[in-house]
Amino acid sequence: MSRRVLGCLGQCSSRVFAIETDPKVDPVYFSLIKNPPTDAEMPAFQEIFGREKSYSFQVCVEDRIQRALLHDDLRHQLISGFGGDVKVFEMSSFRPNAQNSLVKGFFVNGVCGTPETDQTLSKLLQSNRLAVCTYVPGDAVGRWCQEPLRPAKDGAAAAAGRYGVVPVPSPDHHPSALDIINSSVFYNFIEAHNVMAECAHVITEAKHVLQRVDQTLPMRTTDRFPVIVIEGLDATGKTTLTESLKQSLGGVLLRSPPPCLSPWRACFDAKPALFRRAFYALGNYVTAAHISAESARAPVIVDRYWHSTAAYGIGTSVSGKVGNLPPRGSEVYRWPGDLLRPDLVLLLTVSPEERLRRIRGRGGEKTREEVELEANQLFRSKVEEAYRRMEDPACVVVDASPSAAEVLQQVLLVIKEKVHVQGSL
Ligand SMILES: Nc1ncnc2c1ncn2[C@@H]1O[C@H](COP(=O)(O)OP(=O)(O)OP(=O)(O)O)[C@@H](O)[C@H]1O
Ligand SMILES: Nc1ccn([C@H]2C[C@H](O)[C@@H](COP(=O)(O)O)O2)c(=O)n1
Repeated sequence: MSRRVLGCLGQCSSRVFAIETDPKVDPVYFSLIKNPPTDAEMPAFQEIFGREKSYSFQVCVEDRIQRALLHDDLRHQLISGFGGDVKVFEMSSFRPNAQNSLVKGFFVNGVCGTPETDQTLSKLLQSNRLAVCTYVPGDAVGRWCQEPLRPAKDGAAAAAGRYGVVPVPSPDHHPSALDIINSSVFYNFIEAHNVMAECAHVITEAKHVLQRVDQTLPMRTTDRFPVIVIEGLDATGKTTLTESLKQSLGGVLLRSPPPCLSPWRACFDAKPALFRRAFYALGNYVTAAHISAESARAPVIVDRYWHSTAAYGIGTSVSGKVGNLPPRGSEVYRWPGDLLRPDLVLLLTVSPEERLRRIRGRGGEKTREEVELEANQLFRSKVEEAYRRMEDPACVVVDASPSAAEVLQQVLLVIKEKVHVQGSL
């Protein structure tokens, strides 16, 4: 029997549940499920669905720009509307192992049914752009069911069906990894440009970004001096090293995103991932045009480039543990075919303790993601592991814990060994 899948309850939870629906009612999400739940699996149901009332909410509009904005808005409405005692989890439905089948949403647990929560629910139910379901005990002991809700008279909710909920084995690929390509990471210019163009009617800053991008491109390709990219988590010593390398190699120092996009960076840092990632992706293409021009006359050192955009994008979108990342060799770690490829990419690594010591020593402003990185060792591990899995070019890992002078010497040796452009350095 085919069933719609509701999965991935909670940021770190690997529990996957299937909703037993009639394929004719909902032809979108299917999974083949053979085994009924065992007695041992029942407590998980009780723990998840059995605390007061539970609801799931998903934005169901076709347009991806509206969907991303509404999803963000929904999160705020749920957190403020249901109050502090209620838990709001990230949730998603998906087709196991099917790329781009993921529909993100929220699972809200522990709703007590006060006038305030009833009012929030009633308001959300009025929106024809949301799919709202509740979870109720089934006929047999320990059984749970999903009821899709629709608005009824006086703001009340009415069930529009009832489907059994059963636990199913976790799919081979973590569902959050199904939503990376063209949502969290862009693999060509056109895809990122399209997102920026599509959102320009709601985010006016996008028009300015597009103007800058279109002014800078296309890039020139010439015989060129080597291009060396320095990557790593924040405070691993990239700025310190790139400035020294510039001196030592008599090179030009560039960064991505480039300074010409700086006026709009804070705006996009505060936007949902779709827009944030498109911004950084386009920044790489503008930097590529600058690399192309500058490398005609001197070696170019680049402080962050595409590997940063991809590693942060993947590390943010994949929930839970490092093991949930797509495996080594996955297409998500591939270099975009239309982006200027550097000759060498170095990944600076330091221990978490040393990194924190450096951050504290430095002070200054941090992006939302950097604050999250600092707070969340798990997230940091995922970003670093994603860097390590990048391919063609892969990152050459450098231990950046020694003194700045020692790191520079070590890196100069790696460059001598790896960059085979005779007489250019
Ligand atoms: N090898 C080193 N040993 C000790 N301290 C270092 C070393 N390299 C850099 N630092 C210090 O660590 C702090 C962070 O370094 P830096 O700004 O170069 O890192 P970064 O990777 O560019 O950070 P971000 O990505 O956040 O801009 C600075 O205060 C810097 O002086
Ligand atoms: N090419 C780039 C550069 C940066 N980012 C994102 C990833 C982090 O959120 C943040 C870190 O940048 P920093 O503060 O060190 O300048 O910017 C990216 O996605 N792509």
